[in-house]
Amino acid sequence: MSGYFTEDIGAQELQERTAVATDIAEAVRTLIADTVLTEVDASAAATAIEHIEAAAEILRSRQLPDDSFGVRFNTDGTKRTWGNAVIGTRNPIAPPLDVVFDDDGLAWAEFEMGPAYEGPAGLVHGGILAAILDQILGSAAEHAGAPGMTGTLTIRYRQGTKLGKVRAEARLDRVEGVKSIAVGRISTAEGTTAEAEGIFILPRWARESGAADKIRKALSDG
Ligand SMILES: CCCCCCCCCCCC(=O)SCCNC(=O)CCNC(=O)[C@H](O)C(C)(C)COP(=O)(O)OP(=O)(O)OC[C@H]1O[C@@H](n2cnc3c(N)ncnc32)[C@H](O)[C@@H]1OP(=O)(O)O
Repeated sequence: MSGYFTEDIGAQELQERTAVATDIAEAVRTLIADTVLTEVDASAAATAIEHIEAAAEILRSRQLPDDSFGVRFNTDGTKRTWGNAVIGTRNPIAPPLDVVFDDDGLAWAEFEMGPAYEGPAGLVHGGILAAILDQILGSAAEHAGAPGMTGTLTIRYRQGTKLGKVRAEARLDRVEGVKSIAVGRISTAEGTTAEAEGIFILPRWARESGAADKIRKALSDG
């Protein structure tokens, strides 16, 4: 099971690491939006690039040995998926979604979709919406105790999703053997913009290694 780790990080250190990760990711997220919108000339851009490269060098001075963050289970029962492209605390590409799990099984998140996520003019890219739906449906299934990898994701885009405040929600609909079927939607102030159904399959390697129990027990903190 490569890419999965077990760690023993104390509460205070975890809090500090979370703050650092959140701050760096947010700064880079802002940088991405600024990059999309900037109209500076070549000389100003060259200066900006020098600063960006200097910042990158600082970040590279101490890094994980692998090419991915992976999934990191902590001894306190939490798990970190900070590299995740949708919920990753340390991933500036992620909006990120801070998923809330209600007692009735609804998983939901409200977040901002800025200029970095544009597809059609002023609207969120359909592939980005697919990623968000994939994640929130998968998270709902996982939180309900029926985790799996996406086998099939079906999306119906009903109307454009305007950049700005967006809500995503999902719930586990049913379990059929190793398949968990989750349903969900994206909405804005204008109502539902996309609906999805996903089939999440507990992969053979997880069925055979007992990893599924570990994943079921760990609470994700993004
Ligand atoms: C634990 C991690 C948690 C991780 C939890 C994380 C939640 C995060 C959400 C983010 C989700 C992602 O991005 S996941 C990343 C994107 N997805 C992937 O990379 C998946 C790539 N595909 C695969 O790894 C594999 O094809 C699987 C796991 C989907 C299936 O492989 P398998 O486990 O060997 O399946 P197999 O025994 O043949 O079939 C089992 C049952 O599933 C059905 N089935 C097989 N493939 C499909 C399919 N694509 N769509 C529908 N149904 C399918 C079969 O008919 C069978 O039904 P029956 O006879 O039993 O009726």
